Amino acid sequence: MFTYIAGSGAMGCRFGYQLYKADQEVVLLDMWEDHIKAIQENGLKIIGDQEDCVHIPIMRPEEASRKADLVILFTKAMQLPDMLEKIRQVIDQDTKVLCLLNGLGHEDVIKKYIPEHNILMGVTVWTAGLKTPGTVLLTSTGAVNLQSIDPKGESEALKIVEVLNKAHLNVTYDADVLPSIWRKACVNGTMNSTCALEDCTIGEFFASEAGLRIVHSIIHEFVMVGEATGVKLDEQAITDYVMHTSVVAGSHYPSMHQDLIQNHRLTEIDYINGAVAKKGDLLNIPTPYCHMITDLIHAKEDILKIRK
Ligand SMILES: NC(=O)C1=CN([C@@H]2O[C@H](COP(=O)(O)OP(=O)(O)OC[C@H]3O[C@@H](n4cnc5c(N)ncnc54)[C@H](OP(=O)(O)O)[C@@H]3O)[C@@H](O)[C@H]2O)C=CC1
Ligand SMILES: CC(C)(CO)C(=O)C(=O)O
Repeated sequence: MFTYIAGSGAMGCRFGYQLYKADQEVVLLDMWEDHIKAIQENGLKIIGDQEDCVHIPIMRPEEASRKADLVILFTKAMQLPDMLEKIRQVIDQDTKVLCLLNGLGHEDVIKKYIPEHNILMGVTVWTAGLKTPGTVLLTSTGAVNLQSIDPKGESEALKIVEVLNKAHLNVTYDADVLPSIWRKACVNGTMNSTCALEDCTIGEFFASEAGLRIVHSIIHEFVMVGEATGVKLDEQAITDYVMHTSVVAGSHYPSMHQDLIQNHRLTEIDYINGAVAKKGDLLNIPTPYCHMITDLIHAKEDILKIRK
């Protein structure tokens, strides 16, 4: 199965690396020149649980010409439309497109480019970190849940699950993946923006009583809005999951802290708390916490002069 990884930052490199090691034909696509050059000249360096260096092909998306059997999308959410535009030439009527980005609402973007029976939506708890151009930190293990958004695509999706599992990606076909996507969005929605705004680790934020009140209010807003859109969500179970994650990842600065505070890069806020605020408005469900948090993150992006 010939696969492109569309967006080869930290996570794209992880999935590309694991597929490459499982003897799959895989090409990384990215637009960051220094990263492309580093991998083309010195190979993709893996550090962390194991050390390795592989000469995996990487190019800019507009340079790709071979038709893909599978495209795995791993851009940041705001880069998704641009990436889908740039890879039009490698997609034909049989190309499957798997989206594993964090956040909500990506299927609405992807449907503008890809027929529904070829779209797979999923969620992953694998992690990765880009240390320098061409070097990615891989620690610990993870899993993926995915589903074809059109039941007609299920048998083809099961073949993809099989291939990804040859690369030890721990993939499960999920007959109803949306609750898992929303649950992960709740994790990101309670930790990423808050820790970026407070400039603290997850453990520090969750140790604060006031912080916890904010966490519970955000979860409640996500659950109200998710349920109103037809997604089955159990507020207590999600709260337990978020609390458990806050302990496991307690010493971490979430990726939004890394993007905004450490690297002055744009955030995915519009696809996490911002997406819930927007859906809430359309459904007449009040989401004051999600609105406030989204505005505060955007204000910080303005203050740092990184928002156009
Ligand atoms: N990292 C993680 O552990 C996890 C991430 N996710 C999700 O996966 C998706 C991809 O995330 P992730 O792989 O972490 O994203 P990264 O930030 O590592 O990479 C995303 C893109 O950002 C650009 N980029 C990254 N760093 C730099 C830099 N220093 N300078 C210039 N450009 C840079 C590159 O895009 P370009 O080609 O435009 O230059 C790259 O393809 C997101 O939706 C994220 O929320 C999901 C689970 C875990
Ligand atoms: C660490 C964690 C779980 C916090 O939301 C994460 O997914 C991130 O940093 O983006």
